[in-house]
Amino acid sequence: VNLQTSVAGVALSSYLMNASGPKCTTAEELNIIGHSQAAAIVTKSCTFEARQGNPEPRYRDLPLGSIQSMGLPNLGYQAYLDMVPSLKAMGKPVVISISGFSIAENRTMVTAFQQSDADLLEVNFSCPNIPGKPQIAYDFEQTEAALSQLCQLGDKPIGIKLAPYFDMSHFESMAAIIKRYPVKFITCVNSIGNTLVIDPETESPVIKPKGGYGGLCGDYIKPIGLANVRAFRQLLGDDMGIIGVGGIKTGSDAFEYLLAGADAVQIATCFEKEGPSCFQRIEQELSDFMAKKGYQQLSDAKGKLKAL
Ligand SMILES: C=Cc1c(C(=O)O)[nH]c(=O)[nH]c1=O
Repeated sequence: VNLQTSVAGVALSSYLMNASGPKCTTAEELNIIGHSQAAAIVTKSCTFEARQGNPEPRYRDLPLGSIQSMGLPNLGYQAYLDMVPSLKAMGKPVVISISGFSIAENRTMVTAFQQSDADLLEVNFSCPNIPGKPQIAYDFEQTEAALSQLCQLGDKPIGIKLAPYFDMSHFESMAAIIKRYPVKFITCVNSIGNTLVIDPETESPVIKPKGGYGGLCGDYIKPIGLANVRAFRQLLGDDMGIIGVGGIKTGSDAFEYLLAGADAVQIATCFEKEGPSCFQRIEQELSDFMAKKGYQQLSDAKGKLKAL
């Protein structure tokens, strides 16, 4: 089955890539992604200065995924700017994730990457793990203010990484704002922020930052990711690039996101746990799954979730 696709006019050799977050902070980690079957190289969200991130333990594997409050550890945006040429040399699109602490910081970083050879800029509006910093995506006025400053800084497509929404009125409010700006793609969803996992033996949380509150990832959040992709596809129409993420670990998971309307998908927790072989495995499973149903290409099934 032909799994070629595109997001915001950038051609992708297949439907799957890594998600910003796991195993994409250092040049070595990004090289591994570049040499894997992943269709693009997506970087860890970068900040103006390098960061150590939150105190440990800040990550915990769970039976159906993980909880983490990494606190945006990264090398600082200049380091990723410097890496772009070597990442591009691996022959696949480079997606830079940007997560500044203010509109001014995001403006500076977006402007810098607009002058680089990066292909897509994914501005993260949804980091849930910085103590005292609310997620921009949950503040519609902040979102509007940010988009008014970040979308006209160059001709590289700008996308936003969204937090999960849980109310139809929020899907509608967010879609109305997005439609007012030249946002070329959205990535749905980030982890579910501020969840709490307790260990009844130690009678304490399983991670240290923020009293144990962290982002929930993996199987737990697939139904939320699917709902967000479907809602925004219906509200934003076919021209918006939509990247689905959340709980994908098999070909049929990826197919579910296709039915919901995703143009491409990102793999986070499964990549964290399984390593780079997950991309080839899931891609093969998706191809086999679609072939069995008689589909030849992604557009045969994209957005075609049937009514019951
Ligand atoms: C960019 C910071 C993020 C982090 C983090 O670095 O803690 N974790 C998430 O689940 N989502 C994020 O967006």
